[in-house]
Amino acid sequence: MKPIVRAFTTAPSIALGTSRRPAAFRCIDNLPSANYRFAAALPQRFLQIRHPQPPFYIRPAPRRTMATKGAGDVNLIEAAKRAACQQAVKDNFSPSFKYVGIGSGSTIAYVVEAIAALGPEVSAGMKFVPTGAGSTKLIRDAGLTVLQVPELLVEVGFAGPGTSRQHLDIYFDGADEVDAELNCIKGGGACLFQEKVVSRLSKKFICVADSRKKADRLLTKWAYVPIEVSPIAAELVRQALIDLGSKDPVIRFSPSTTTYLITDNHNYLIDAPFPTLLLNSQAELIDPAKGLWTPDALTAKIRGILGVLEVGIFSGLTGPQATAAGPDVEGVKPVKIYYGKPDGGFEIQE
Ligand SMILES: O=C[C@H](O)[C@H](O)[C@H](O)COP(=O)(O)O
Repeated sequence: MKPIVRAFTTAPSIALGTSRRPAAFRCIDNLPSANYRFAAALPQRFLQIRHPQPPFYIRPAPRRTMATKGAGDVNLIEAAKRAACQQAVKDNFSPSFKYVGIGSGSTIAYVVEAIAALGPEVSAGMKFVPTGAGSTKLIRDAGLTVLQVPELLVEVGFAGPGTSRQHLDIYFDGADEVDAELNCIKGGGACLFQEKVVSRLSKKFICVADSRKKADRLLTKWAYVPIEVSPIAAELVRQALIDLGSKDPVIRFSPSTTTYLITDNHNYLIDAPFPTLLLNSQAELIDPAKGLWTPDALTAKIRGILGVLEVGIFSGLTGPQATAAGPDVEGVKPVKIYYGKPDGGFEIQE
């Protein structure tokens, strides 16, 4: 055990000037003794806490690998996302719906925009179930009615064992990466647990994304699996992930608050890199010693670690498949993906 504050005086120095700061710092033990400006910005609890080796890691999440180049690219990507979302709403939204799930991120904003554009004559009687603070604001700002999950569950009640839990007519959301069998990675924007709850409560999940998110297998372009964990067990989970073969999992850092990112559910996130995953249809190739996991197998394994609330892999059954299998069966995988393409068009994968 050693006090973390001592680490500020003993470790090799790295640059933490404003220019390099976002990408540079890795581990609190690597902070140079001179960097008291940064140390002073840390909450007292981090400076006083005693911690066994290895120390807490405190650095930004691995970078997304899909950076855009310039304003022109950004405009094209946004136009493509809007086109995909408009088509997704056109194909899948019905005035008969009562409850609609709205996910998180930048792409979903275009779904809300397209629904709001249908006018109050279509949406006034509906309730929109958000997946976090951001989507709550999005729904509200669009003039639509918000219904949080706990209130939804009170409103629909519980009709007893064996009855359906899929109360939402549909759920729209984005993704960070999608494989050839529609399994997704989500949570890059720090929302995943509420998203999984809402997906679980929905009859079907329609995913919207731009075409950079499309991959043959998960963890091809996207670097890590986001995992929501209890803060008290975060280091324990991190060590278990290393045991499982994750290379350098990190507790996600929030540059704006200069401490760990806190989710909407008051937890931490761990971003855990793993080798590119198999498809679920390749289960016979699973080999943990070689780092070969299917999305389902890796999710189940990580979920089993004490302190893990949820894993940002949405795989397994779709909503309709879960309906067919019975009320206790989870179905969180999308039934369809609408990808916006760089030429402004869209592509559907199902
Ligand atoms: O945590 C965030 C959610 O899972 C998002 O749906 C996901 O990160 C995609 O976000 P975006 O639409 O901004 O790419």
